[in-house]
Amino acid sequence: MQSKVLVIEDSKMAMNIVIKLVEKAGLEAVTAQSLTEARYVFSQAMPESFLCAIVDYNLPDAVNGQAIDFCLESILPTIVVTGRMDATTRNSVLSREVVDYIPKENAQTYDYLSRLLGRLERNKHIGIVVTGQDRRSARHMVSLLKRHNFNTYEASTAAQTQQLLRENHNIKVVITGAELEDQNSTALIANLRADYTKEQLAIISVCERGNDMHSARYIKSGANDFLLKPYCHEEFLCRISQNIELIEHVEALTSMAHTDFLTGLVNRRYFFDKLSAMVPDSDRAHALAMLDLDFFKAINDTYGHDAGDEVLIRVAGILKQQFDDGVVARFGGEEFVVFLPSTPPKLAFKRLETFRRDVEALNFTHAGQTYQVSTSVGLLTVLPEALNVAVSQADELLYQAKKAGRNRIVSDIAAARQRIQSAV
Ligand SMILES: Nc1nc2c(ncn2[C@@H]2O[C@H](COP(=O)(O)OP(=O)(O)OP(=O)(O)O)[C@@H](O)[C@H]2O)c(=O)[nH]1
Repeated sequence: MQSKVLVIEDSKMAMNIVIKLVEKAGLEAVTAQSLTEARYVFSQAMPESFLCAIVDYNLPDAVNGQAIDFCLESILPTIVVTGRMDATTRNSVLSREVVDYIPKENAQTYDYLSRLLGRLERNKHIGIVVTGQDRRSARHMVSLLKRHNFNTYEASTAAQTQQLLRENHNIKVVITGAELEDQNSTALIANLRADYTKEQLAIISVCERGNDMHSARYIKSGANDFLLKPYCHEEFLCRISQNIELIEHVEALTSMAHTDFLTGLVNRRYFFDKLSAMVPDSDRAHALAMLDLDFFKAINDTYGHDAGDEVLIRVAGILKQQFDDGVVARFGGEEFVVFLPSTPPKLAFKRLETFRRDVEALNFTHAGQTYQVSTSVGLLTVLPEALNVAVSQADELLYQAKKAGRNRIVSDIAAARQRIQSAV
């Protein structure tokens, strides 16, 4: 795990701010006040444990950015902080393969550093495809992207681009030049849009400055954004980051809309969305179970709502663990549903019985008192075509389990067997 950040800074005040930002990002700062000290502390540590380095451009024993060179030679993605804002310093910094440079200007720039640290960590899980015939330009972009920890892929044809997307689900961005070997980029953009929405895949077109018509054409064909050549290092990376952040916001909102906040299980809406596409599949024996905790109101009334929440969280934990090959949802209150794909009736029954017993064996304590819970289950092993009908049939079996005394499974297995026998 790359959890350390090498911070080389001689100003105490700046060092304290950076340490706080590093810690806020959940990382550990390894500090040095000079290049000499940095060489020593780095030699004592495991190089693979470092995510990056944050380096002051001007140090007492390295006045012209030599500490940057040390970090780059040590293969550390390097962020430079500098009090100097002149063009010579900026050019000197950006001529090296640094991640970015941050002027020590105000609180906003430190906020930028904080976001950059978070990005470097998250970028490790994001793929970007660079397409186009201009290999020199593509290699330059790949080099910039690699410094930011992105996983990069190169493609010179539309077919390769589409194959990379099919094979690598981490890809969130396609950067496309004007022409590919087998297609022009507007055709590629339009084809990609048929399969991926703007919220799933950002397409950024790179076009020559001075031809405004092109940028408009790309956007109309479905590109999220465009970049005019020649672009500067910072503009390129800011646009990539902004487009990725937008996708991440949408992903976070979608995940919140699908997830039950208390237990982390998916909710009723997502369950129906996901399964409507899967059920029915007449070749396979699926099983669907409705589960409901028994006398749960009494737990809330006796031990309080927080104790009730703890029961829900622990039961959900068992469900996640035992049925991770299926789909488990919290339907509401103390009611859950489990869908087990391709699971024969006897096996489904056995697995739910194990779950029922495991819940029964749980011990909860509140204010020195110990209590237990139990579940009733309605198990459906012959599923009708419509999912909502399957859910209401499983619910009816659950009702029978409650009526028969709770803490048990009632299934359709015997009834289904009888139906088959009388049909023979
Ligand atoms: N702690 C907690 N309680 C909840 C939550 N959602 C619903 N409940 C409570 O769950 C209880 C459900 O009670 P009932 O529907 O009467 O069911 P029961 O007491 O389990 O009785 P049976 O199902 O018939 O065995 C109610 O008291 C709800 O307030 C929640 O998120 N947290």
